[in-house]
Amino acid sequence: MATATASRLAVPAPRTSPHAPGRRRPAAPLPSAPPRPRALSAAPRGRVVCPAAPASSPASTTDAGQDRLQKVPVSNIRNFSIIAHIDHGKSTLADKLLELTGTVQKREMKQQFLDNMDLERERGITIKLQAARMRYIMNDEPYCLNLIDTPGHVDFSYEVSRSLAACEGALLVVDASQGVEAQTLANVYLALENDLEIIPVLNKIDLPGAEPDRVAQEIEEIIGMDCSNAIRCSAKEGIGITEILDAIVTKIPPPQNTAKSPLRALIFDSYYDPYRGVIVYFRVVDGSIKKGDKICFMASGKEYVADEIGVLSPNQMQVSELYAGEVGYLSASIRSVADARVGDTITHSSKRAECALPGYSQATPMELREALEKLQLNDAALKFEPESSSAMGFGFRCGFLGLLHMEIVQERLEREYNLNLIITAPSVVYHVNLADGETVECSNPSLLPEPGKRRSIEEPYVKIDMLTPKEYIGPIMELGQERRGEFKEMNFITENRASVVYELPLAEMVGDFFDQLKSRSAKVIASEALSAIRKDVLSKCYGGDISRKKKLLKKQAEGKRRMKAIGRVDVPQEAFMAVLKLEKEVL
Ligand SMILES: Nc1nc2c(ncn2[C@@H]2O[C@H](COP(=O)(O)OP(=O)(O)OP(=O)(O)O)[C@@H](O)[C@H]2O)c(=O)[nH]1
Repeated sequence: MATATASRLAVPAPRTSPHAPGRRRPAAPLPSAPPRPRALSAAPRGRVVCPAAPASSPASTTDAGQDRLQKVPVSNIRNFSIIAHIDHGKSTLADKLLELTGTVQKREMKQQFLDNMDLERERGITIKLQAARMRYIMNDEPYCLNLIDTPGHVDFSYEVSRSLAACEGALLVVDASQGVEAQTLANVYLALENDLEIIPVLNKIDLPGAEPDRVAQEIEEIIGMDCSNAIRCSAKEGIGITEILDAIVTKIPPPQNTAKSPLRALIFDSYYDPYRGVIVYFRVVDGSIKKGDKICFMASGKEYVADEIGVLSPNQMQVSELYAGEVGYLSASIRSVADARVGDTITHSSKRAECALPGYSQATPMELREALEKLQLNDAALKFEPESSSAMGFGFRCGFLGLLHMEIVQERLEREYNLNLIITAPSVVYHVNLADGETVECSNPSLLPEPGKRRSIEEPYVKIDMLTPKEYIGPIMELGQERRGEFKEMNFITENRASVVYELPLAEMVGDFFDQLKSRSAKVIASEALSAIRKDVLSKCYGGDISRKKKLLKKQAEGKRRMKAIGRVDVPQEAFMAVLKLEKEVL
């Protein structure tokens, strides 16, 4: 990465938003700092919004026996997401909402229904967003609540933004024993960009260390949102769940009733089913769609017949028609994910909408090195192109949203497609401005044009805002300096918590930056050293002569030496990953 140091420019370098790592911005003067959350206080959220009730939409089910599929007027539909920092309890709350509305019976409830990928359950984090339709009765009125679950980790903010664009409101879940964290803020920004009604929820009040009053005050101070009526809940114990459902009905506005307009439906997710092709999750924004309709994806221009449409309850249930405001899925024997990309608009082939819905912001992932073609099938954020290297042979250069995204993709490929992969160190793409005025992209020092031919090199920069308790300010600033960072500003948000803003090269972040950040500010609660596993060659010796034991051990040592000399050494993937997470001392 020799180019990295030589590449700060006369022309201001492209900058990258902290919440969308890797997004390269045009070489323009430094954008002004993102609006401080306090600015929100001018537009208080959490008010009761009840626009005049639009006319009802017609029936839309082939399975009238299912209560929750019964039609409701569009004024009784609520589309919402749950946004939170990782581990603050989104999935647990989502499960409780499903349980309390009878959407999923308690006995069917696997722990955390919405986190239904094995990998998600093992790691305890949400990776792919899911949608679920619930029926809720309030004051004898039936309501249809569509929940779109969102992932919480920093690497998945792209998916969060896609799901938020399909909603009118969001529950902002904050752990009452922790308070506002970095990802809480990032997600709030995304929700505000999408103009959502935000309902603050203080979770985990059952914990002895919960301080809901302090956290409510913190949200008011940091985000500028009125928290006097913030709902206090325990998703685990089921406390405050009815209040949340009531607030969803009273505070989140219903969708516009535009069922008579030409069809426009926004794709917010998709996945590849080996039997049915690409399954598309969408929100009908205008018009209606029914089974058998000839549809067109406006960006790709591809046409298909919708041979199945339905709702997610949370399992797929077929319906005959979906109307403006509703959320559902369709399958149309689509073989390529590229034909129906997330962010695209679905319309009717015969009666096209005039213009597509504003697309979702496309995150440009950071560059990494190698992976395989199938990766992209149900992960639209993943980019790849074929590449060959003299050391590793043929492979693919891939773009990921971050290290966690990379690990998840790798594990999914290994488990779901039975592949064996090696992933090499991440890198970023540099812009090389040539003397003849041309600009070329360069991601490998060996491909750098000769010094005489190049005028300047630009490298992507990120602006990061780190929220930290005050005792860690020193170590965090030290890390910023070590990573070629430029200190920008520091603000005390509360007496004990500060926001430290740095600008630093993306190349310094793609490796182990988050690990380093965590290790400088996290306490080790418990640790244990495990000795290496070896075959116990002494197991058959019952007492007896020590020389016999020595002989056996010597034989074992010789065997190992011989294995090293002639054996095939498998370098596990973890070794490659460990190299990416180098300790400071090693560097
Ligand atoms: N004591 C207590 N624990 C809770 C509560 N809600 C969630 N938890 C626990 O907090 C942990 C994280 O909860 P999740 O629901 O997986 O968090 P999440 O926000 O969905 O996390 P990601 O899916 O990774 O974004 C789990 O161990 C839950 O059991 C609560 O109200 N009280």
